Amino acid sequence: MTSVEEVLTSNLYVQQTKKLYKIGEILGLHEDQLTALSTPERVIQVKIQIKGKDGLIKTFTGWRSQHNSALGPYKGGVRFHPNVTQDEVIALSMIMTWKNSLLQLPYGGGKAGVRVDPKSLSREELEQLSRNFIDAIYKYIGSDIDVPAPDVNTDSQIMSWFLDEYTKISGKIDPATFTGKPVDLGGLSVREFSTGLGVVHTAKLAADKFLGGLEGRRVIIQGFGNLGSFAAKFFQENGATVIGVSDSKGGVINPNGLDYNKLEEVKKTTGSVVNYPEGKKVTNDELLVTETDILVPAALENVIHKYNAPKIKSKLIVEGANGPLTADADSILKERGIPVVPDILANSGGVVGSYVEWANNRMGEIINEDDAKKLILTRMEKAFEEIYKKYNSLGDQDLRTAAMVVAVERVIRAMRVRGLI
Ligand SMILES: NC(=O)C1=CN([C@@H]2O[C@H](COP(=O)(O)OP(=O)(O)OC[C@H]3O[C@@H](n4cnc5c(N)ncnc54)[C@H](OP(=O)(O)O)[C@@H]3O)[C@@H](O)[C@H]2O)C=CC1
Ligand SMILES: O=C(O)CCC(=O)C(=O)O
Repeated sequence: MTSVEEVLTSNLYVQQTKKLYKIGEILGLHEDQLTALSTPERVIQVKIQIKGKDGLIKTFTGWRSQHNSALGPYKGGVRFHPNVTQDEVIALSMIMTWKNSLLQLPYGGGKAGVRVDPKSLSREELEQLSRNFIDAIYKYIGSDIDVPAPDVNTDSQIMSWFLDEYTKISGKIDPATFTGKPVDLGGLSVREFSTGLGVVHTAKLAADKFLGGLEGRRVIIQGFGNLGSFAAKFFQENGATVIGVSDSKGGVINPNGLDYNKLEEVKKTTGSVVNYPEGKKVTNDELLVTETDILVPAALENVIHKYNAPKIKSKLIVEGANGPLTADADSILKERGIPVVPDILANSGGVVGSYVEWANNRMGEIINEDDAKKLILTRMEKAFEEIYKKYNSLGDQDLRTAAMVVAVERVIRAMRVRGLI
């Protein structure tokens, strides 16, 4: 196998299990306990069919993985992507278990994926696909069972179709079954940008500890979707200089800085940030190894691995995406003294925003947008402090290890009192 093939086929579930086993060693967990922690409670595979605009039936496969419910109902997003696999969805649901535990949310971990290229569908086809996915999984979800939300290639419009379909089939009016909804359906406008806001907030907390502050720092962001674009906005507003961005078509670098509003305009009008007029066009591989102060992978998993980790020229990495670093990359970056703010903290602004929306729906809409924003940032600051304390007390370990120790211990305590571990 060539190095490129090895990276392309590296499996997120294997990577996440390796990271969990490392925590097992530190906590002195038995093999049986690690199996109990890594095995999903239920994985639902469904066949989704839609009638295409050409009159032909198109068939897709989707999964919802319900990883662990020791701390509460399963919670996590729904991804539409042509490369989604069952293993990937299980791994992403396991990440959600640790993330929700770390942030002390009353949730377990879940995630869904549908293997589809949504860009190849018309709006009508996308609506059919979204509704038919809910038809297939509705028995297994609910505001106190499993609460889906947006992830890659899904947004508030798709949550609206989900909710409408769920209401029709179940006969229940329960908007807290989904989060990331539009404001008109009980959503919070904060949720749309809360993941990006949280990434920049944790980057600031980490930059204060490791770089002497965020202001004036150079930032590179891979991915310019929900997370990447809002992260670019908030970095700029916090006095950092975004010098590189990318999307699936490639990237652009300008050491003098890229303007957020102009990036948005270019993305909207041309379909890709690669067409930003002032700057050097780069591939995604080149972007990741360009010299900068802060690197934010905010697209897909396994992009920093044993082959490019030795070449990274960033002083701090903030994981916007879920699982962007392999276990090998973790070891290499730790050896090189480059701190990595782990996904389960860095991108948790999304799920904390979802939690506020869910709680608001259940309590009768009593939280306003300002309070919601404060709650998200305060909750993340608390988790950051807890991780930093653990990081200092563990000795020679990285921030991910500290975060996972805190998160896994909390899940173990809940499983233990239930007699599950
Ligand atoms: N949305 C949320 O609330 C949360 C998201 N996350 C995680 O953040 C990451 C991004 O999610 P989100 O922003 O929502 O997703 P989006 O679908 O909104 O955006 C994804 C971005 O990644 C780009 N991309 C896709 N493939 C590649 C590639 N091979 N190389 C470079 N860029 C690529 C896309 O490019 P293009 O624009 O060309 O399609 C797009 O800009 C995921 O890992 C997700 O799980 C984590 C927590 C919450
Ligand atoms: O908002 C949510 O419920 C989950 C978002 C998500 O999928 C994630 O944090 O990876």
